[in-house]
Amino acid sequence: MTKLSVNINKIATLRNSRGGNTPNVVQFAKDVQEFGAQGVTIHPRPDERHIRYQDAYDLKPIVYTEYNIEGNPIPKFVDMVLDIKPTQVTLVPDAEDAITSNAGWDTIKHKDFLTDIIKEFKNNGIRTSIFLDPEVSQVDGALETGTDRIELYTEAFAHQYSLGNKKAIEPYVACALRCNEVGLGINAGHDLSLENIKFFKDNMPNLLEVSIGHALISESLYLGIENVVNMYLNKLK
Ligand SMILES: CC(=O)[C@@H](O)[C@H](O)COP(=O)(O)O
Ligand SMILES: NCC(=O)COP(=O)(O)O
Repeated sequence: MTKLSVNINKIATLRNSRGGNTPNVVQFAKDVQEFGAQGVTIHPRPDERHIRYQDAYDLKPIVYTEYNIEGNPIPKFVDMVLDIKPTQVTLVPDAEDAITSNAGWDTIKHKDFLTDIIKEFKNNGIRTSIFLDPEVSQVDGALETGTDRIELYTEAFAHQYSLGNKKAIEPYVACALRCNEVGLGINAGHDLSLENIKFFKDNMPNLLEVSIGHALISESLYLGIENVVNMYLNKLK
């Protein structure tokens, strides 16, 4: 079985656009778990443009499934994760000004840095995952760092799949096979959606977890809008 961790960054984006507390990210996290999601993912960014560091603390007592905190391990982020002790930390090499995550780690170049930081998280009982482009050499590099898992960056797959190119799964399968061989856990995320998730899951041996946010929230709007428009119409009769 592959676990679904719902990324709630977009709920915070919407909340922040008005300055109040609607929609409420804590309530939303409670609800997605109630509806069956097996995890909650957040990705606080240094400018706190969506999830804020305070949200990470507020979510801690209510996330009873897997709590996954993603981000670039700058000192402020590392301190927060060590303080909160989520189920999993996913290390992502984001540039400060990136609109969204746009690349995985170079695990060979950053081996020493990653090894040290992973050791610290693991010593504190936090499972670790490293965000990676789908390259077997990067999986081998990740193994050297002592990480528990890797998260495959699925933007390239999602884009190619939307153009009809199913072969785009191949580098991901090659990485999954290597992970299975060497005992690394496999997560995946970025631009996964109702359109591509089944094909991805069916082709990836031992895919442990996917984190999905942007498409899942957009799809919730599309699939919920008819109901809500009708609820308003009923009240306006
Ligand atoms: C790590 C990753 O793939 C991202 O998808 C991320 O967690 C989403 O971040 P944004 O919500 O800031 O785009
Ligand atoms: N790790 C990926 C993630 O949390 C969600 O990415 P996206 O679905 O918002 O692209």
